[in-house]
Amino acid sequence: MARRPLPRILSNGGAQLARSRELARTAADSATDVLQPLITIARGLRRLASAAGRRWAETPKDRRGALLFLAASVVLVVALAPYGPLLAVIALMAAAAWQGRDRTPPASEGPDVSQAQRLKSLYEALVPYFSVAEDPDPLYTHGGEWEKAFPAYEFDETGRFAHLVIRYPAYFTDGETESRARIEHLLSAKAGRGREYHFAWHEEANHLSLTALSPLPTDIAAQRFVTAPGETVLGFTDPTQVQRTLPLTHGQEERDVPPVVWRTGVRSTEPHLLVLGQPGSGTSTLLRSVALQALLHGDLLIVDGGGTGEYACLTGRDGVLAVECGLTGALTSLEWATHETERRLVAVNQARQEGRPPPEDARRPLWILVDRPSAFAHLAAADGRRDPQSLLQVPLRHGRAANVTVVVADHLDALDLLGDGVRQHTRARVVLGPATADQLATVLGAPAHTTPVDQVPPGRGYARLGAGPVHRIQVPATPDPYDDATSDAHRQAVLDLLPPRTQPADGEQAPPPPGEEPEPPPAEEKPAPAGKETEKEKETVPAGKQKVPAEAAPAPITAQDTSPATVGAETVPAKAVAAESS
Ligand SMILES: Nc1ncnc2c1ncn2[C@@H]1O[C@H](COP(=O)(O)OP(=O)(O)OP(=O)(O)O)[C@@H](O)[C@H]1O
Repeated sequence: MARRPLPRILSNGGAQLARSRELARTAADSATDVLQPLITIARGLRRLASAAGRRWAETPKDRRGALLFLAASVVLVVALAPYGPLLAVIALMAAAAWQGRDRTPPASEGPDVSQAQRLKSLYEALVPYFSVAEDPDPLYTHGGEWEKAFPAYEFDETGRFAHLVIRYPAYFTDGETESRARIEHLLSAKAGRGREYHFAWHEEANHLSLTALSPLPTDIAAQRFVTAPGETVLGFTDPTQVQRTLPLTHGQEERDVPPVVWRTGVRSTEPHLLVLGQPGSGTSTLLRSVALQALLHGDLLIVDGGGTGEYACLTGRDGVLAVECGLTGALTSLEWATHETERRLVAVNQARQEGRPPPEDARRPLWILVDRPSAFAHLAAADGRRDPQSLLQVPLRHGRAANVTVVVADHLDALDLLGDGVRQHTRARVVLGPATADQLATVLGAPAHTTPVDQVPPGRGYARLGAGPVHRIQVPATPDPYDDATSDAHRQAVLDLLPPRTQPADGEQAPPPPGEEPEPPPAEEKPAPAGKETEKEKETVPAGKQKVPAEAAPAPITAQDTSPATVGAETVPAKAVAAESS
């Protein structure tokens, strides 16, 4: 049966409706213009009537008779006088028009005195930067006209700049980072410190836009973000550079916030992440946030050089292969990670050659989170042992194809202690806490277009994914739930996201820390004999490796032992390190 076309109003109804709305708006505007005198007179008559009413109400009752008599006499005289009624109507209309005139004061054009003073002083401050002696017609000159230099400006309610457009002469070297940085530094000082400003240089038009940025929200707690597998939310940013928003819950409230989303996996162009920051700037918090998101679809290995136990909440959780705080454990785990990456690569290549999809145990994402590797570098050098960073080489180089993602966090001043492998292969970068423009440019590979401020809340910084733009970022609050200083709401938010504890093979379970309910073992799971996997472990541990609880396999291991789970001269508790079985 032939389909009948939709009525035109439905097929291109949007355009028609918009046109009709536009027509109606134009007609209304024209009618308002034509009827303006009538509207004014009507408004005036209403005002006169209400004034008369007020007068009548204010007149004492004993004098109302006299007033009425006076009014009646006037009406009579007017009625009897030649042209009296006509003149009276004209006088009434004139009075009404006068009373009905629009009395709203016209919006003041131009800045007030203090705003003009601010603009003038900023102009004067820019003169040395934007003028040369040879310029015959300088845009900037002492005592010159700021109006020509600042074509647009906006002030906030406190009288500080909210937005400013600055013209500059064509010979200004706006392509040079140092020249730009000098101007940005001056402007952020003159426009008021303590706020962040965004600078947009329009080189073609020779003008610069300065915009004061509102602070990023610091109260977003850890939560399940609406993302696809392979996507990790690093933090939240300004809506200017990110089109996407994520629905977030904040207490009872829901709001949409633009996120910085990092994509990992085989198609990622930035498969590994480097986080740097001043001490206390929130790098461990970001790693915890990444860990909680990673555990949704993958397995996790944590190596903590800080050794402050900030990842204790993850120990023994489903999907967490190990949380290592000591040098020996770090070496053991990272050596295993190297072998696991190689095993996955071989499996993936073999599957490709045979025309099969890669096996499941090579596809499940494996995350290696390394916090403060520089601390281990010192220890290893002192001990004459291998730097654990060198064991990251294979996961960093081949991790993308093997679905292995490496995240490294360290202090900003330890950048030189990071190995070439880490620096070359971590194309996703985050800098947290106070940092100079030079430090930002060095780590991110591009200058930030906002001014860094001295006082920043923890978790605030900049992120850049590959060659993309530099984003201002605020990491969601993901504190250590075992830290006493953590607020109850934030602690609970993190506890809610933690996966259940894995049942150890001998059926024992560590007592849950305060604030957490003990988790009953699943009904179908029975304690397995030592050395055997539980059903759950079979599900969560990729084939080819096996979880070895400390109690089940104390495993005294020496440096001569060459199995992947064994490195180092001293005894290594095997803990939950998964060992490659091949
Ligand atoms: N995004 C955030 N929102 C709220 N508070 C945060 C955030 N990030 C960190 N904090 C708080 O700041 C403090 C320091 O955080 P964290 O331990 O993550 O810093 P760090 O950079 O790892 O420090 P260090 O390297 O010295 O261990 C903690 O009290 C933490 O709760």
